[in-house]
Amino acid sequence: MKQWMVKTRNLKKYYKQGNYIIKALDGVDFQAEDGEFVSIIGKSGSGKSTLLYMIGGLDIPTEGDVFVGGKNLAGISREKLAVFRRRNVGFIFQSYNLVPDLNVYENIILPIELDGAAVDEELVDELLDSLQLLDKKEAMPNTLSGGQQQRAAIARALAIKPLLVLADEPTGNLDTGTSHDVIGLLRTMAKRFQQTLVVITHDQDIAQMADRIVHMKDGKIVRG
Ligand SMILES: Nc1ncnc2c1ncn2[C@@H]1O[C@H](COP(=O)(O)OP(=O)(O)OP(=O)(O)O)[C@@H](O)[C@H]1O
Repeated sequence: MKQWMVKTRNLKKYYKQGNYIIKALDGVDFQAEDGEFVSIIGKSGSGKSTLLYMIGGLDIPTEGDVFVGGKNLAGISREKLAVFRRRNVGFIFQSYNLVPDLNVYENIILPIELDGAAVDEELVDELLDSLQLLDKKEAMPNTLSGGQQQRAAIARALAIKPLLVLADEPTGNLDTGTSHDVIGLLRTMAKRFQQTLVVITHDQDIAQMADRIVHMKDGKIVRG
């Protein structure tokens, strides 16, 4: 039997809003294999970000299970979840979230240092080189283009050697050409390091770059 890198079982996330309940996720069975690139598409409010947050251990489900690398995240404490996340999950968001007072290199090693782990300088240089940022190693974020900032955010996410790379609208602020380059790089890196890559996008062309497309609607997976 195949070992699923990520698997959710009957995953539910409900929010109480006044007198009624918002079913952000309403019984989701999602899975992604080791090294697989899956894109998630669906209308605004369909539950895409909520699913990504649950898979990445950023939030706790109302009901159901989330297995990542065989570990059930639903059963562990918030503290343990934070450690699991820091060590195993690389997040990339639409807003690059680089620390403005730190240069590219310092931004990249920040999560590693926060974890008290040793920096793999060779890997950092390899990432910078692959992401065409070697000459920007000492640059401050505000001197970089949007594409360069997003590539720096990708390097930061990958420098922790995550099992899982999760990206929420990573190209939302980029032009079409840059978007394709960024996703292409993300895909190449994920294949090289055997990482499972899950990308939320509104862009059909970006979605098509994945091995598989998952469609969400009203808190459910309707296709894929
Ligand atoms: N913290 C929260 N409190 C209350 N409702 C929430 C919360 N987070 C999400 N929701 C609701 O859950 C539903 C799913 O939201 P989610 O952000 O997952 O959708 P999405 O598909 O990612 O949307 P978008 O494409 O606009 O980012 C929406 O109706 C949203 O308003």
